[in-house]
Amino acid sequence: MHEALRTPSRPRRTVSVCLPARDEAPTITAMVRMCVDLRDAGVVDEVVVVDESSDGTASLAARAGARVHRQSELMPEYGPVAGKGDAMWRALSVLAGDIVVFVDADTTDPAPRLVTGLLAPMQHDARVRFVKGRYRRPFTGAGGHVTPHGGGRVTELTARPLLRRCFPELAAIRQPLAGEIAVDRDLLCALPFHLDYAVDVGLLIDAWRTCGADALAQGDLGVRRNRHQPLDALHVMACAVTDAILDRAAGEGAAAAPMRPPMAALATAEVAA
Ligand SMILES: O=c1ccn([C@@H]2O[C@H](COP(=O)(O)OP(=O)(O)O[C@H]3O[C@H](CO)[C@@H](O)[C@H](O)[C@H]3O)[C@@H](O)[C@H]2O)c(=O)[nH]1
Ligand SMILES: O=C(O)[C@H](O)COP(=O)(O)O
Repeated sequence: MHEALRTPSRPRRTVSVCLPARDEAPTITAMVRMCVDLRDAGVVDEVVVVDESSDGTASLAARAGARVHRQSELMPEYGPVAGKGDAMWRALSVLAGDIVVFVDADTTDPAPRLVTGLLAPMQHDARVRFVKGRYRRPFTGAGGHVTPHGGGRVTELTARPLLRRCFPELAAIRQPLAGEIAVDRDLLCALPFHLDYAVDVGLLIDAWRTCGADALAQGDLGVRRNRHQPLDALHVMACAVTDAILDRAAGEGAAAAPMRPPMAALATAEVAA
């Protein structure tokens, strides 16, 4: 455990790092090694990959030192895994840390800052319970041409304009769709999860509504390069993000899209049964 995660007023807080992965063989080894080095240095306590791949990602991750779970084998009673958000939700059932860090598995040049930059705001301010990664996103186009600030098309053209309009208090969040987050486990278990790519903006708005602005922070992760999805896939993502934001703007927490309930509600239901 990193010394800075201890404060005189707070007991030791453990950290789980979790990478949801679907066919990330080209990048998973370097990503896991970076996280495992942090584990060996005592900065984090466990490195877990939740995987649903057919390209050998799972065995590469295990070889690099991660504990690997197959997404579809986590909470199988909920049926087939419906997307990234569903995988994150099911992952909570096997993550032990007091703080849960999610990072995407497709970053092409992983640096420790990807994780330490998320933990830093919690170290500096005990009120912080939800940290969003903030970074510059280059866009690598056809032929390898790089536009230094060109990445994040759904972020810039859908998520940020809608947040600015519907939730102006969140307009300053630079990367509202970032998959890189560090969150108090208790908070994460109290929030519902979208099943798909809407999960990240949904958690952001719900964390802010639950805890207020003082509990939110952005962690400076530098530059992040990743694989780009084609426009038709981003159309689907943009629709999911639009629905998640507008559903919340329309009614007090009302969400039309299917969501997993707060993990903590399951525990309560089991006790009641
Ligand atoms: O069904 C899925 C889809 C993705 N992933 C993994 O989730 C991570 C992020 O997915 P990716 O397809 O790389 O997302 P992007 O296209 O880069 O989308 C960005 O924007 C999304 C919308 O907010 C976020 O959910 C993502 O984390 C963020 O990286 C990667 O490790 C994927 O392998 C899964 O495990 N299951
Ligand atoms: O976050 C986003 O906006 C999407 O993941 C798209 O990112 P890209 O434009 O860098 O591919």
